[in-house]
Amino acid sequence: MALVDQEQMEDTAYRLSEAAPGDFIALLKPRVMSLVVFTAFVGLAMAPGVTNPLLAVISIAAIAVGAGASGALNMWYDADIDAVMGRTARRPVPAGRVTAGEALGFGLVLSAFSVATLGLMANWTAAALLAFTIFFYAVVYTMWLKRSTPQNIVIGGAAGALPPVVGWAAVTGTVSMESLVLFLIIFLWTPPHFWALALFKSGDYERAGIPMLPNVAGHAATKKQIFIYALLLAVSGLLPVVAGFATLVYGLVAAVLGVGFVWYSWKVLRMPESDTAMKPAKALFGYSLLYLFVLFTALLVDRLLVSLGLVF
Ligand code: HEM
Ligand SMILES: CC(C)=CCC/C(C)=C/CC/C(C)=C/COP(=O)(O)OP(=O)(O)O
Repeated sequence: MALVDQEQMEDTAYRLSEAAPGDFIALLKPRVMSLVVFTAFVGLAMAPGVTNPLLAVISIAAIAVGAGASGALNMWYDADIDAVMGRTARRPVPAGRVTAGEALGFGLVLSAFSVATLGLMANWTAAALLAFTIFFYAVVYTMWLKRSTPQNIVIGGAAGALPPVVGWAAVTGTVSMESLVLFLIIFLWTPPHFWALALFKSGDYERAGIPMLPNVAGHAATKKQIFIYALLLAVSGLLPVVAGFATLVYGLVAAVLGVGFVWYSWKVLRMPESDTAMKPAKALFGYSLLYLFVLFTALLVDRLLVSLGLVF
């Protein structure tokens, strides 16, 4: 909390605010978490065995609430740095519409509720994985790594990669090679996804004193790292075929998407330092979102085609 007016934070922390319901929804980071929840759903849908549809809905709802809860805990802890970044200054806590105490309480209650629901309704392996994911994002990434190392999002990205593992475990009660392949894809996807944004928002992070790679190692080094991760990601996108849980139909889509990712990253690598508009970095950030959504949709469609006997 070093960068905010400490007195003002203490003053607002424990009184009740006049927040609108929409402010509490905003604490859940709904747009980001929608893709997180979608990847969890794909993990659940790819798992072997017939799932009771009601149990599937409850499991996904519990994961969604847990993901949102971790967003609220992140916004509670990060209120000081969010206040000084243009992109985040209007969030409920730094804008003063929700108190820090309310955000913390909301995040903790929803975390406990989501983990307990998943444990009681599905199984305790999945619940433990959900608890670990929330802990990793809220404590390991937000409280520790984010402010201390430029590798923050590489290591912290493990949290964002876990939801399909949780979804799979909700059905099977186990962690499998297949769900770890899905983990690996998102793990390798996260650095280029985030560093593309960090390139064109590096001023924000500089002001907030956060050691993101572009501020610490410079733009040239970040662009190289993005390109390396893009190559690794393009290859890892093919692993579901190699591991035998997707067909060549998925493989074709993954190959095209992977070439696209490398192409967009190449454009970023070739972007001159003098390019202040940074259109290639903005394009790569947008493409990263499309990539993950379409890749995971392709896995679902591929599985559907196999179950209909249309593809072998
Ligand atoms: C440590 C890992 C990650 C970091 C540091 C990160 C960072 C960010 C940031 C800073 C934004 C801009 C957010 C905003 O201002 O609204 C963003 C957007 C987004 N991220 Fe990530 N992200 C990470 C992982 C993920 C994961 C795992 C997913 C989903 C699987 C994801 C999905 C999204 C989506 C959908 C958006 C766009 C939200 C919008 O429409 O505004 N991110 N990410
Ligand atoms: C099931 C479950 C618990 C899922 C959690 C998944 C997870 C860790 C997603 C991380 C996504 C995210 C918004 C990172 C933002 O980084 P940031 O917090 O540094 O971004 P900001 O500057 O926008 O706050």
